[in-house]
Amino acid sequence: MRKGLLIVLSGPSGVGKGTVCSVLRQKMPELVYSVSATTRSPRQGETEGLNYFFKSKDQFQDMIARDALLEYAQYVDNYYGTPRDFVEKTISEGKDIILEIEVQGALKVKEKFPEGVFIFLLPPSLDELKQRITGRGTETQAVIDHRLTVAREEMSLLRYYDYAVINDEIDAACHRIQSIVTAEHCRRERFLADYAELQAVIEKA
Ligand SMILES: Nc1ncnc2c1ncn2[C@@H]1O[C@H](COP(=O)(O)OP(=O)(O)OP(=O)(O)O)[C@@H](O)[C@H]1O
Ligand SMILES: Nc1nc2c(ncn2[C@@H]2O[C@H](COP(=O)(O)O)[C@@H](O)[C@H]2O)c(=O)[nH]1
Repeated sequence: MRKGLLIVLSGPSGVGKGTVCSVLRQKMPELVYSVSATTRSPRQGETEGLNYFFKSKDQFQDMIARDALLEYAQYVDNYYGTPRDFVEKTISEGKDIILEIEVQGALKVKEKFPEGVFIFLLPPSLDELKQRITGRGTETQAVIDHRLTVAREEMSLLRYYDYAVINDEIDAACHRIQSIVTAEHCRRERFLADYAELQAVIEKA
């Protein structure tokens, strides 16, 4: 069976990854969403198993020791990681999966899955990024400042990604990501065309 696409969506805190992903999930119900593990405390309205698997530090370290994480990273004051089995099972069933993760983790995924599709979500400006993360109202000013400092480092690693998508408007950003996914499927068809008749023509050329 053909493997599904492993899509990684990164970008600085507050750029709108979570917002874009939740709209994408409505527009592309066939796209599977990877739920991460984290040591961060739940925000108001967040649900165990839906937004994150919330873990203690000991539980998270146990996941690392069991090699249960495809990647993990320490981001600001907490650990975040992608459960391995779910990702591997999903792509082996031919389904596309999206990981919404920060840059250090994304680069680790790239080492293991260079065939993945790496998308960086950018803000229209740094001022807008500050307004979004502040306006969300979920972090203290100290954490916001730390996240904005990390954001500058993260944006300097944009060159390792396959695509940059500016999140100016949510629907427009989603449309760009949908176009990338469609294009990546078409790109893979070059290698996967499995109609004997077509293959014979392609090989002769
Ligand atoms: N295109 C947009 N235009 C205006 N506001 C937006 C847009 N996209 C997201 N937002 C708003 O920006 C804030 C941050 O968005 P969101 O929580 O999705 O960011 P994030 O990248 O997932 O952040 P984090 O990495 O910290 O989890 C939210 O209040 C959201 O409503
Ligand atoms: N390396 C990983 N980064 C992850 C994962 N899950 C989420 N994240 C990223 O962490 C920051 C902070 O998230 P927040 O929910 O506390 O705002 C953000 O950039 C997320 O994308 C993961 O499994 N691995």
